[in-house]
Parts: sequence; C-alpha cells; structure tokens
Amino acid sequence: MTAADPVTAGGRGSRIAAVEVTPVAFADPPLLNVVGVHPPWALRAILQIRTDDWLLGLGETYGDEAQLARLQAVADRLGGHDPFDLHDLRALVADVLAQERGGAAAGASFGGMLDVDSALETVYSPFEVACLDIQARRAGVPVSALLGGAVRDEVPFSGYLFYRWAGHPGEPEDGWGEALGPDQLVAQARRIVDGWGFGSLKLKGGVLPPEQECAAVEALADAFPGMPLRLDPNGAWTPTTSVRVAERLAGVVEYLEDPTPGIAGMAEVSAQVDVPLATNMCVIAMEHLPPAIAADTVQVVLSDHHLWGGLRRSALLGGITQTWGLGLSMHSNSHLGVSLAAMVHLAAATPNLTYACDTHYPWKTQDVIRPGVLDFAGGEVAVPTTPGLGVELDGDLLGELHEQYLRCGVRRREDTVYMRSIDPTFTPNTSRW
Ligand SMILES: O=C([O-])[C@@H](O)[C@@H](O)[C@H](O)[C@@H](O)C(=O)[O-]
Ligand SMILES: [Mg+2]
Repeated sequence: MTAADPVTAGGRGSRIAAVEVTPVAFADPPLLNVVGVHPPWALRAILQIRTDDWLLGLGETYGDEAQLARLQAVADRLGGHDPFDLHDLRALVADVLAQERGGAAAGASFGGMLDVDSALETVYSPFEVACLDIQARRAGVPVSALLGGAVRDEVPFSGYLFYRWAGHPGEPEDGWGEALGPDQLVAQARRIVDGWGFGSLKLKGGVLPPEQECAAVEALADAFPGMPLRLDPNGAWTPTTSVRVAERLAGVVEYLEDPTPGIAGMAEVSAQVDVPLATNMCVIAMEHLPPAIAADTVQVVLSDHHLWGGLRRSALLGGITQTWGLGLSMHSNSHLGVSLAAMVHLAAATPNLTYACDTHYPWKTQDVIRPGVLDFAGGEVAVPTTPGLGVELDGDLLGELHEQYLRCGVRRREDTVYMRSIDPTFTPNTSRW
C-alpha cells in the first residue's frame, strides 16, 4: 500500500508526517487446530509512523484484507496529529470505523476463532504501539518505561506445541516432521525445549478426541517431569467432557485453556473442577470482565495487546486481574518481531504476569526486523533497554515479505477453507466432543 502524503506541520513540534501500512506474508507450517490448519502463508500488517522531526514508530497487527482497509483509512487521516495524544488517536479510529458501512459496531474476525464485537481495539492497537514507540524514542527510554517501568529484565515464554503435518500437501517438508501422536509430540517438545530453553509447554488441542490429547499431555509430563503444562482445545469440548478432562489432568496441567466455549459454559465447568481455567476466547474485551468475574468463570485471563486495544489497556487489564485475584498470561497468534517486541515490553511492565507468555515465534522462519535483539535464552527474551521498542525494520526483509504478500494471493486467514481444500468433509471441532 502507498504511504499517506507527508504533512508538514511547521513549528508545532512533533507531529505525524507520514504513515505507511505494509501488508506482508511469511511462510507458516501446517499447524492444526480446532477450525482446521494454518495455510502456507500467514498475513501481518507492519505499520510505520514517521514524525516531522524524523522519529519512526513501528506497529504490527493482523493482515487480513478487512483489517488492512481499516488501517489505511486511519493512516490517511493521521497526518498532523500529535503522537502523544492517544485519546485523540482513539477518537479518530472510532470516527473512521463509524464512517464505514455498518458503523462502529462492525466487528472483526481472525481465523474463525477470534471474533470481536468491535474493531475499535484491534485497529487502534498498532497505531498506539507505534505512537508509544515514538514517545519512548523521544524520551530516550524503552517502551516498558512508559508502561510504568520494567519489573523484570527477562520475559518468560512457554513453548507452543502443535499437532501438525510434516509439510503442506504438495510442498517440501520443513524438517519438523509429523506430530499426530504422543511420541511425535514429545519429540517436537524436545526440539523446542533444546532449541529455545522453554520452561513450560502448551499443547494446542481441539484436533483429536480428548482422550488422545490427554494421553499426549501425560506423555509430555512423563518426558519432562515437573514441567508446567497447558492444554488449549479452543472450545472443542462440551462442559461435561471438560469436567472429565479436568479431573483426569488434575495435578498434570497448570491450567486448562478454553475447554468449552462461552462464559456460561466455562462457568459451568469452573464450578465443578479445581484445575484453573484460562481463556483468550470468552474474555477478550473489558465488557466481558464483570460477568466473567461475577460467575467465577476463569481463574486466568490471557491478555493480548492486539485484541485488547494496545499496550496501555493491556497494562490496565493486568491491574484489573490483580485486583480480582485472577492469574494473567499472554495470548499469541502467528506474528513477527515488531509484535514480539511489544509483547516483551508489556510483559516486562506487568507485575501480575503470573504465567509464562505464549508465542508462535519459533514456528516462523522469516522476519522483518534486524536480527540480534529478542533472542530466546532459557525460554526468556531479555527486555530491550534501548529507546522505543528497541527493534529496527530491515527494509530489504520488509520488501521481501511484502513481495510474498503480493505473490501469494492469500488475503485473509482461513484455516477451515484451507483444510477443506485438502479434506472436503472437514467441519470445525468446536463443541464436538
Ligand atoms: O495458531 C493457532 O492455530 C492458534 O489456535 C491460535 O489461532 C489461537 O488464537 C491461540 O493460540 C489460542 O491460544 O487460542
Ligand atoms: Mg487459547
């Protein structure tokens, strides 16, 4: 997409002069989930906001077509705005969405699993991150300092295990091998723990009948004694099945994530089990918190600045979970380094981060940032201490991934559609078992 025309704001201090939204595609392996399988290309949008005094702020978000159109509509109107005025930014985003056909109530959907009622938070988020990057660069401090300061120097992440095929049909294999049973998952876990040093593991479930997924988790517990484990079937089970699984995995998992869909279903399970329940599906906006807390629906909330309206609102979520005695973890989707940097700063500045964060990062082989920061050691990423997010774009890599976007022809994430192109009988496993 083309850059908005630079605006000269002569003499008014730092103003936004140019905004560029670049859609990119990067290779993604065939990772299985409740709604299908990851297509060969994952989409992201990289946002660059430049000020008239030559500061550059970066943001990253989902790259589906509808999201890109909204980002560009905001970008087109941002010239001349003050990057320090985030209320003004939020009002602008709300106004842009209100102009859309369907109005501001229009929601957004990402991959068939994450549906939000209002696109306000998802569209606002990358602009907020880029403005915070600019503010922090101007102040000469890391973004974590703008969120209250880093309370930890390293952010712990959890190794993310997936059932998967050895390769996309008709394409060369990527070397990770197939993982459709306990032994293959243990081998995958070995590789990911040896390579990145993760101190906890999450299995993406909702792919096979729950007994088989329980057996896989038990095999992981045997292979990695004492390792905190999680299982997340993205709502594939009924409340009755969820209770059965929770009883079987009591003492084996640190939490069960979204065993069943919806606040009511999760509350029904929560009332009957001791295993903590976590969610990134039924509590994904501020307005979900009061009913969820009132019904003791979940014990752990997964934040995600892409969905919760940026870093400041996600930090606020951390405070709310602390106030209500809830645990806090962090959700992830397929992402690149700009998102990882934002996640690391947020996690660093969140005192109530009670669990290691999720990340899909090890599954990608390409990036848009210059290497050398955000490396994993012992399953942790050191919090950048340089001004801003601490990451820089590599123009060549950005260009390469943009070319891939143009060539690949994928314009939205559609795990179910891709799965059906391979298995026409496939139906999503939501509430199936
Ligand atoms: O990447 C996937 O297949 C995941 O299932 C992802 O889309 C989820 O949003 C996420 O990881 C989760 O924790 O639910
Ligand atoms: Mg989840």
